[in-house]
Amino acid sequence: MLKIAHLDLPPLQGAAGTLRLPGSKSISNRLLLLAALAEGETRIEHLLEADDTAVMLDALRALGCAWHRNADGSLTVQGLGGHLPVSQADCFLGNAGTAMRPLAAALALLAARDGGHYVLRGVPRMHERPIRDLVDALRELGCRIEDLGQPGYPPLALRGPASLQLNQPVRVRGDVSSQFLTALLLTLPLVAQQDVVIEVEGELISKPYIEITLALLDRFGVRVQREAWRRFTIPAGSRLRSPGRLQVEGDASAASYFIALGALAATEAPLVIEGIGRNALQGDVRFADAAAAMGAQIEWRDHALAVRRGRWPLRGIELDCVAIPDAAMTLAVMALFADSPTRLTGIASWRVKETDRIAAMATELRKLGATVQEGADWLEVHPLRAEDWRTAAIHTYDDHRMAMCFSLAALHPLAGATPQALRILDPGCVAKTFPDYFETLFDLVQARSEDIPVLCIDGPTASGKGTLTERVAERLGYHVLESGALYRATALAARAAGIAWTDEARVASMARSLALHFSGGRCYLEDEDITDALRAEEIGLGASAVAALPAVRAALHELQLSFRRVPGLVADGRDMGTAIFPAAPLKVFLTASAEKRAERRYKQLISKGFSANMEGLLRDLEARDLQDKTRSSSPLVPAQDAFLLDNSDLSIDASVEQVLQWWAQKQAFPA
Ligand SMILES: O=C(O)C1=C[C@@H](OP(=O)(O)O)[C@@H](O)[C@H](O)C1
Ligand SMILES: C=C(OP(=O)(O)O)C(=O)O
Repeated sequence: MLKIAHLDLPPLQGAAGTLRLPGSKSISNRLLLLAALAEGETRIEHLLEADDTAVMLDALRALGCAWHRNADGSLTVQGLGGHLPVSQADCFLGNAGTAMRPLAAALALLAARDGGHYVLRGVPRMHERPIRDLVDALRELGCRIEDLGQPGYPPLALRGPASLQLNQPVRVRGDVSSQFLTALLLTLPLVAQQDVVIEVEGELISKPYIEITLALLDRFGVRVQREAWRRFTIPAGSRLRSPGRLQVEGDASAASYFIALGALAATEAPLVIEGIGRNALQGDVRFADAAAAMGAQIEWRDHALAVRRGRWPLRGIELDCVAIPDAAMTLAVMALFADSPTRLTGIASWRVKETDRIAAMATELRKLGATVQEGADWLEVHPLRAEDWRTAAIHTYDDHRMAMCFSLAALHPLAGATPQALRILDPGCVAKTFPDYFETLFDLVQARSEDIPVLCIDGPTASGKGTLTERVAERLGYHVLESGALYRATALAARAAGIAWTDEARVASMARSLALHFSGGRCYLEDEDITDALRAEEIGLGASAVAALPAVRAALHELQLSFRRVPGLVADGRDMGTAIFPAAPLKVFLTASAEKRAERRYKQLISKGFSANMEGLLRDLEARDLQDKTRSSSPLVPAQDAFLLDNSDLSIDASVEQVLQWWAQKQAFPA
């Protein structure tokens, strides 16, 4: 997961591959609540792991519900059978509508029936998201609900006991959010000694989410009778009973970004999206039809879909999006790549979600150069002509969908626009529903190698380049190449594969495709942490042996180049800027006085429990420096265009800031 201030996406040219969707947010949070309230134990597979489910799980634990993760990644919830063992709790629900609304109903009803005092709160934006219609319905039933802030918005206090009036239909408005009706449907079975009737007032929006609610209630043994979208009856005697084991579908709203990616960029082979099928429970699978209307070629498979570019440019559409409010945002960005305007209607609810999504979408699309018109409940986006695309720093308003949608704008070269980097501010906001969104995207997209930024950090032994590289890469969300480890890793992998270190052809062919990666100062081969194994004396000997083979040197050159992957690379070594990436946009040559470096090495050795001698270390360092500088092949010298950084008297933080400042000077993002 990226926890950084901004992410610079290089211009993207294509996409292909296969991804597996994270679990559906809407299904995950409903199942968690139902499992907690039901009788019996529920095992949930492929549950979404993200901020929205984390706040639900924390709240359930605070309410006395026990759950645990199993070795296979599934989650087991011990149902409370409708009785909370805890009579007071204060729960923080972040910005999760699917936690706030249903928990408000559950706790209001249980407090009324059994007594108790519960508080629900969230992030500041949650305190601006309406809940009045639900509170009004619950108050009409007799629940005691106190507004702790602005009336009609969280935070709320839910108190009891209070007497519940269930003999009249409960009326709830359905035109602001369907989550109010969902909240009542999920929780009224807790008190359904008699038939409980819910009547919806106003035109119900987001209807497919009610279908999810009804289908999952059915799995828990509650069969709600529905008359059109107006009247719902929970039969007397309904009880929530665990069905035992359940599997969460892939998230259909999250699929929209990849369906769009396929429609825009999968020109050679399709992009395969695993985890949902045509008959998925979630209404957002219909996004695929909207994308097809714009030109995508979609092939449904068992629990997957394959998407590729069809019509190009895309076709503008006019669509009532009231049934697919979340996925519809993706259409607004696809619209830039069309040959006629796209008009999205029925999206009034966008104004009260993670941010005012109509305003946010219009503002950020305009930054890219687009002409956009907006109204209370609609948005019209005009296609961008090749020459009108501008680069921009996109604000994401702490809205996961803004970040995910706008990542698609990095595909502008496909519309003929000049390739430029695109900045996404606060990319970590995707954690609400898809913490690994960007990593998933990076695995699927293609960019021209020269468009992918490389920062080279070269320098002598013990100059601190490894730490600096890690820290800079972490701040930029870039990959790391620690080139010094490659010969050792080759020797280690050859030995593991039973290949003799002298077998030039086989060692070279293996070296070319070594699945190495570096993260947090550690080196991994496939998924195995080989950092310590690389240091073994014997592997050092192997490294010298394989380094003497020209075919292996050539293969490792290629391997180093292959680290240049989206979104960017920070490479540390001795010849990164001079030999491997001579055209890199930023090169840093890091040094420190021999005394300082010897002192650092000394402290490092002592801290690891080795004995060390300062003078000996200094002599060795000086001898090694001389040898490095004077050797004929790739001598250790700064590239001509390298910035020199002497960190003898600089803290690591100061060195990181200096490198980032140099890097910032090379970029141009309008504020
Ligand atoms: O019930 C649900 O799981 C949801 C319903 C929709 O909200 P509205 O009913 O407020 O449109 C949707 O936007 C939200 O992301 C999830
Ligand atoms: C509106 C959304 O979330 P919430 O469940 O918080 O309403 C969303 O995920 O787009």
